[in-house]
Amino acid sequence: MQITMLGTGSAFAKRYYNNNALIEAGGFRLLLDCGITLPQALHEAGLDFADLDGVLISHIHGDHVGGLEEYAFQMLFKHQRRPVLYIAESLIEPLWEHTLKGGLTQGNLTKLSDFFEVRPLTPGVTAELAPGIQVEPIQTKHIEGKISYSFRFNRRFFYTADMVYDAPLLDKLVQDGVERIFHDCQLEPPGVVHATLDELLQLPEAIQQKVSLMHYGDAMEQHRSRSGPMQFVEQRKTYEV
Ligand SMILES: O=c1ccn([C@@H]2O[C@@H]3COP(=O)(O)O[C@H]3[C@H]2O)c(=O)[nH]1
Ligand SMILES: [Zn+2]
Ligand SMILES: [Zn+2]
Repeated sequence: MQITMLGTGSAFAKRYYNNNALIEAGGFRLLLDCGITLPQALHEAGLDFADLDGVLISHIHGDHVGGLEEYAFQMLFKHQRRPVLYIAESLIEPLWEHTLKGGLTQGNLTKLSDFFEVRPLTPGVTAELAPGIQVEPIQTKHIEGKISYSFRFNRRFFYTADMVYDAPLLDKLVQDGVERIFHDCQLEPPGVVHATLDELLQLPEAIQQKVSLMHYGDAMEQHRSRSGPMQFVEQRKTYEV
């Protein structure tokens, strides 16, 4: 399985696009989150929405779902079909009621399933999205009252949604066979809703070796020299995971 970050930036970054990814295996293309900047980032990667086989959503913040309206409209009006939407059950109602309903509703198109082929996922349960892409949503801590899911792919690759520092979870996942972690990273404290670089530097060395940093701010270059064994994920570079 391969992952290419279409963007690696934080919600407010201007030098990097939103932290959204393209996951590929056996010709299947899965978009992981679809933020405000995704339509432009996808275009610059030489792709069109019609080239995607579906989208997986982590949580409801603009840098993760703000591009879904365009995705739905382009697929409906240009390609006459509904994209596949993989989403944890608990996010279905809030995604429609609190984010998409206002822009998408028209005529007799009044619900999420009018625009997307919704495939609900159950937290803690592994689903096979395509040959070579198994995903388990794991609810992780981000903001009080806001449900957010990170993802374990193929039992060995952990991709964080936005999450606060949670060393016991990372330790448990590594004990359980995770070999590589892509982790969101706030460069300067206080973290509050994201793990900071300083916090991640407190992880045991053996775990840091597995961690790559994403969802970073515009000052990333100034922090390269203090990230220990952890590497910053590069936008548009493809990684085998
Ligand atoms: O209690 C809060 C809620 C939000 N925020 C900011 O808004 C951003 C929303 O997207 P994000 O989750 O990628 O990052 C968040 C933070 O940058 C914050 O600093 N404190
Ligand atoms: Zn975010
Ligand atoms: Zn967030």
